[in-house]
Amino acid sequence: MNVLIKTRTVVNCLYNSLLKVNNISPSTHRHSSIRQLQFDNVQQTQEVELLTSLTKEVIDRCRERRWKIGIAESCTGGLVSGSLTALAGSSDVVDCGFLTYSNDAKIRLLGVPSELLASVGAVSHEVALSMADGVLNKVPAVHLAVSITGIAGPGGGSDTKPVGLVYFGLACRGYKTLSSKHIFSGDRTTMSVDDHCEFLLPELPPNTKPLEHQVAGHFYGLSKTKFGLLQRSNGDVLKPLLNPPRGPREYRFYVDVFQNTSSSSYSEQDLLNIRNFLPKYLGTYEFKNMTYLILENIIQPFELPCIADIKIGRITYDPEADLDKIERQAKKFPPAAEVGFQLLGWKTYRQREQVYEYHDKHCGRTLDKDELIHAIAHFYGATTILRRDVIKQVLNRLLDLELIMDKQRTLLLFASSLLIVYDGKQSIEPHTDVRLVDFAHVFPNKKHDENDENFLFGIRNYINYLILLLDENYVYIPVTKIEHHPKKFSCYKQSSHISDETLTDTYNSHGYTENV
Ligand SMILES: O=P(O)(O)O[C@@H]1[C@@H](OP(=O)(O)O)[C@H](OP(=O)(O)O)[C@H](O)[C@H](OP(=O)(O)O)[C@H]1OP(=O)(O)O
Ligand SMILES: Nc1ncnc2c1ncn2[C@@H]1O[C@H](COP(=O)(O)OP(=O)(O)O)[C@@H](O)[C@H]1O
Repeated sequence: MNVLIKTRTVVNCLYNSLLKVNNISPSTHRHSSIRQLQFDNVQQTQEVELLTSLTKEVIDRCRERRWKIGIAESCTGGLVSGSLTALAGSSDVVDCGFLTYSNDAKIRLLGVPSELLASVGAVSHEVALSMADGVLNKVPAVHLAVSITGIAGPGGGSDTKPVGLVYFGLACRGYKTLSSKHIFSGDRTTMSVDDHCEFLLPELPPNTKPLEHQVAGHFYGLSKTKFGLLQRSNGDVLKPLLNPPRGPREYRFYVDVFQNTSSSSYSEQDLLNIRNFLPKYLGTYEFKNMTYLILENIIQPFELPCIADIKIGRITYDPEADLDKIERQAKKFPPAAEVGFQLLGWKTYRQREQVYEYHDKHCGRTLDKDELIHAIAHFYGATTILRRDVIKQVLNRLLDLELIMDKQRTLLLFASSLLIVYDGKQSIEPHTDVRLVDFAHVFPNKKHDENDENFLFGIRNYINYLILLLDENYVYIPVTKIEHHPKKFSCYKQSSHISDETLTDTYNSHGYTENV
């Protein structure tokens, strides 16, 4: 097995993980060359150059964050540590390397459970995870740990674990530990790397980065497809089109609303009325076989944006959903049948401590009906001071939207969200915005004499909650599930693209707090 390629892959994993946890855009030029080379058969010299450039990138990124790296190696026998330390000046970043070639060394030095080794074997996802976690457990100074365990050959392979099979582990404090499987094959000069690597990210279009302040939906690098919302340097949002029929449906809807096409299935007046509630549609953009919608960034005018994504509707699947989808959606948040909405994510600014606090859909879905009102109050600042001035403005806008939706007869909005934004900065006049987003499940209403009862039920209920909050007698009761697990970020540096899985994990086990 070509050790150089193995080493590069480890370093590449480290590099991608840094982008993931730091919301850092890679330098596009270098990134594209990395991508290009990644699955090609390349010459050793190119490999060395690539390895050097990746290594430098990793070291530089960690240095920026003042992070220390720890490495746990098995089959590479110290090569990864070697390539990282070969770089002049890496000593302030590389903390330690464990060469744990034998099972016994993995147990002794990294605390890998012997039962685990006995049950799944040293070359496995589980052991890679345990090795990476072991580094963090053993060395408090280390922030980011990578592990590698594999079958180097020429002997030692089997049908289920062939020569060339390698697992990588990647552990970062406060985040879920990930593992990745690679099968390396070929001879020393002709190598192929299978692309089953969780850490590889789609190439970012020039001058873009993952969307700042995103609170729900597909996060870049972390959704199933790894594609997610981005922002351009001028702030415009790029939303990747989901697979058909969803993506094209959403695209069609934006075009109908903003270009008022006569062929539309919806009434022209209905589209015109709702237009004011959508982010402006600014066209499409193509990059590397992906089409993006270009949308107005509605967060941009805010200094300290506090954002909530509220999915509206008792039913969040469309008329074409199959039974599986219906079942999955219905199970996610059973109270939705009663309240008609769900909190998919909210980010709020805590005046006193001057930090952001973020809660995701997993948190939203743990709430019961009685807790919901306090969770909503939490978004409007209840932990410090309930922003009734903000609530009043939001309420007025929601009432306008409700009126439009009550009058219209041609639209059915399934699984769309209200995006509510206000400025966490204390000012004399509250600054707010309310929009609708996510139109992957918009359908024409075949019954022209009916409105969208499913949507109206949800928005009216949310409105009712806001009215309750305006009542002087309302008293905020902290919800343990929310208060005990805050994810806090200092004002401007929210790491906004953390995976659903990662968030669940941090939420459940760590109560992650980061002040970068
Ligand atoms: O559970 P699933 O499989 O229905 O996944 C949902 C997605 O459905 P899909 O897999 O594309 O059919 C679903 O996509 P759609 O909205 O149905 O296009 C959402 O992304 C949903 O996330 P959330 O409930 O909006 O936070 C996704 O839910 P999560 O699994 O992320 O909770
Ligand atoms: N136009 C926009 N401006 C600013 N943020 C946006 C905009 N559209 C979406 N977002 C952010 O992205 C998240 C997901 O958006 P959504 O359209 O629902 O994407 P998805 O289809 O991936 O679920 C929202 O919760 C919000 O945080």
